[in-house]
Amino acid sequence: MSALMIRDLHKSYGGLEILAGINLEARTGEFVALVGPSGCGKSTLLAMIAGLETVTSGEIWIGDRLVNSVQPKDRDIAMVFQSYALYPTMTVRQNITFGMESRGVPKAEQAEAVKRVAALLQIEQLLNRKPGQLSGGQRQRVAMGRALVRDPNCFCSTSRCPISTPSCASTCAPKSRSFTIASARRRCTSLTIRSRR
Ligand SMILES: Nc1ncnc2c1ncn2[C@@H]1O[C@H](COP(=O)(O)OP(=O)(O)OP(=O)(O)O)[C@@H](O)[C@H]1O
Repeated sequence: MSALMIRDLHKSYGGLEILAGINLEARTGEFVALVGPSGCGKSTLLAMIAGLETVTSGEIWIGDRLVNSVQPKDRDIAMVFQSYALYPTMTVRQNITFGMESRGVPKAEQAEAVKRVAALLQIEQLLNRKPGQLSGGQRQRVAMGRALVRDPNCFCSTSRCPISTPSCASTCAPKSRSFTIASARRRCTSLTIRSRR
């Protein structure tokens, strides 16, 4: 079974069709990069997968569940926005643990999760800094860390992937919008959405 399956997905804003019949399948552990010109609908597609944008027609399946009408909070999807949306007064560590803290996750478990994502994203040395003391790419990695500690079903990022490996780099354009399905990456596929303008 695919972790994510999209069937004949359409999206229109008013009379303007943005996405016309997207089909996509991704298995657990698979990394998919969406590549296309500015304004062609990459972020819109991710927002529909996350449930932040309505579907005009077509189907989105996560595992064996049709999620078209499922609330975003019930989809188990983590999303990283282009603006990163970090809390400026909190340290990197506090930004990453904020969600776990709110859910009452034990401190030892929080520390273990921070250690895991900080190592993955190579931000161990930045944990006590605040977002204003980071470069753009470092902020992006912190935003990804905050999403990854949730260990979500599906991870969507509307920004360039900063953790790409040499094998990913062969298929992902350097400035592609990308998303990974689960946190373990095994193979890469790229899907190009052509501009309809
Ligand atoms: N709420 C909205 N109402 C009307 N049009 C919208 C809305 N949101 C996005 N659009 C339009 O939909 C199209 C797709 O936008 P989207 O943000 O998905 O593009 P993108 O491929 O992610 O672009 P970029 O690479 O520049 O971030 C654009 O032409 C945009 O202007």
